[in-house]
Amino acid sequence: MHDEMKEVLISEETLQEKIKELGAQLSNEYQDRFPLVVGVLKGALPFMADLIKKMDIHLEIDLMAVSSYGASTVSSGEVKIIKDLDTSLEGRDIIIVEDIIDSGLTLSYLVQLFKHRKANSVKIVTLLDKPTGRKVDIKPDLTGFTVPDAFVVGYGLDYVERYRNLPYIGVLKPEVYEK
Ligand SMILES: O=P(O)(O)OC[C@H]1O[C@H](OP(=O)(O)OP(=O)(O)O)[C@H](O)[C@@H]1O
Ligand code: HPA
Repeated sequence: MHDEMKEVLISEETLQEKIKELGAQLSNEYQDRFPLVVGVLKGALPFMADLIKKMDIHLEIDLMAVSSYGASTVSSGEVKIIKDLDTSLEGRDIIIVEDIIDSGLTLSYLVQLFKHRKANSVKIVTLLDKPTGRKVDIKPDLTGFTVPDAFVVGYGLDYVERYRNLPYIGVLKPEVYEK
């Protein structure tokens, strides 16, 4: 797996340091508010698992699965709900946890949906932001790292379902896409 990587963009150690900072920031901000932390599957799974362990407050978690990429590296533009939340959002303070904002289509869809479901507040926390990919105007409230205009994999992010289990973020060698 590691020999298929052109470069490591963000090491495991750097990721973990940043997640500790983000967790501390969120703990401060949401003290006594019992937020609902919503992970967007599948990509956000490793980030969410590590982030909530760095949040030293009472919180609730729920998971939603959506997909807009299918087997491609280009967004289809259509967001499909594969698994919905189990929790009512009415009056809740929501923290959406994402692995990456690229075109912004997934998150703009979710923010609208959660407001429609009468959430009290909706905050976006993303591990990675790729501003060059943006198709809709949406900005995260908290970002781990800004990444360049390249297709990145690892730590939740996949290429055709592979590489999600890498502990770092990297860029694949071009020949991997030609297989
Ligand atoms: O800003 P966007 O262009 O919408 O891209 C971001 C979304 O794309 C990826 O999910 P994907 O649809 O590939 O599903 P996955 O998390 O199961 O891999 C990623 O996990 C984000 O949810
Ligand atoms: O760069 C990316 N890598 C993996 N999945 C993604 N989904 C949106 N952008 C990306």
